[in-house]
Amino acid sequence: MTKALGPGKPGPRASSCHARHADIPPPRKGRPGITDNGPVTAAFCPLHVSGACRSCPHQDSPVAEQLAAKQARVAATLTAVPDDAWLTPVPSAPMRFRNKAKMAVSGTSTHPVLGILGPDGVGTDLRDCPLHVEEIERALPVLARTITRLGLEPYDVAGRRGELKHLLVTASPDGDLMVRWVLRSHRHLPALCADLPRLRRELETLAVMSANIQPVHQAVIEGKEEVLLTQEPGADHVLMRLHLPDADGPGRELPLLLPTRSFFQTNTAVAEHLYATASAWAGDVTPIRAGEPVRVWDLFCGVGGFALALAAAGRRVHGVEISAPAIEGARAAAALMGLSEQDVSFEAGDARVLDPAGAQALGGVPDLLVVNPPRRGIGADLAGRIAASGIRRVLYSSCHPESLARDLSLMAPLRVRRAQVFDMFPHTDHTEVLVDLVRD
Ligand SMILES: C[S@@+](CC[C@H](N)C(=O)[O-])C[C@H]1O[C@@H](n2cnc3c(N)ncnc32)[C@H](O)[C@@H]1O
Repeated sequence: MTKALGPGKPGPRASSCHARHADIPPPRKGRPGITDNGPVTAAFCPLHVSGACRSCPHQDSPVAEQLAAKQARVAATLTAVPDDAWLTPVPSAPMRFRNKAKMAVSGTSTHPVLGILGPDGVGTDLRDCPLHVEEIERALPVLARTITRLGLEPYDVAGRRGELKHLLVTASPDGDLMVRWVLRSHRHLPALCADLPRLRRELETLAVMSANIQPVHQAVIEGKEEVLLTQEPGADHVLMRLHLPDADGPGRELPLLLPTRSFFQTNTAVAEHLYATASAWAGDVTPIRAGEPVRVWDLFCGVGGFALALAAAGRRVHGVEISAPAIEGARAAAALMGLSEQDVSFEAGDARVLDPAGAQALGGVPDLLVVNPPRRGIGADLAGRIAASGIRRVLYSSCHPESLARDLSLMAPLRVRRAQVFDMFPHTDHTEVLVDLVRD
């Protein structure tokens, strides 16, 4: 449920928000890539060194060593991948790669703490976390001052008092910001609305602001209700303008649209490599019926990263995703790219119940299936149907090698031809893996 609320007057960014989508301006120069901000050879974060934050357990090791260890761990987990199928891992910049900050808010409205909560309920302030892109680092102190100005009392978990639970801030590659206030109730919405013009003067690239209402006392960060505070046309999503690299050419643009409450890969530069690699690997897929376009399904498609990269390269793609806002974003991005419903279609629904062999309305078994599920994987039922469907190629992108290993064991007719680690989450044990499966 997304409602609009606010003073009803378009703010100063109204026309520019709208214009960005009609004609896309050239990309910002100097945006960070996967090898930018240099090799890091020792821990660089004072909170890691002091032990106050344990989010980056491997920060003491040089990034090349971390990645080699990660590759070895993933290879040991994925026994279905032959040794010679592994390609060189794709590294990440060691710092300034995170496009999203998920800050638990604690302390008081006069002295808010933006960061993580310890088991004792005491917060550690991470507003200077060097993993965040610079736009986020610049925005967090401004948002902390807004908390004080408006008297937004942080939620006290133990006492079950207070209003402000989390601040969720996303920065686009062009520096546009999406700010979401996770609140216990509607109480402070009028004050946030009234303050919006001032906040926009202080945060000039603020494109989207919303309140997420999370009334229940639960560990779940977000609630079901989202109230949009920026109301002008186009101010309900940010343009995530990706640039897909190409080994032989200048690369190409992939303009994705991110509404509130939608998943987006947190490491923009590594996501660009992931989508570009999937698109390149799909290059040798041939259609079952000669002369027809290659037909692709992208399951768990989010806002359409894989689907739109493949559709832009001439494949006919159908994306399925459970989040209706994400599907709206994917459809709008397709229109922005000039792709028709025939080129790429999207459906809000449960991908786990689909049967690639039974979808006659979509032209029967697709030539290529892309799956990128949440951590728990695609599950035994969908894996079994894929195995039985006769589908000849599958690209499986996973953020959890353990569930990928289990799913691969259930799709035995499909053999791993190649696999690659993408260091989406440096300094941690987490990783993204893309595997290319073929039916012998
Ligand atoms: C790891 S994200 C991948 C999104 C997208 N492929 C991308 O690259 O941004 C997994 C996605 O699966 C969606 N999802 C979760 N359960 C689902 C289900 N049962 N059916 C369809 N989509 C689901 C989530 O909303 C999320 O967008």
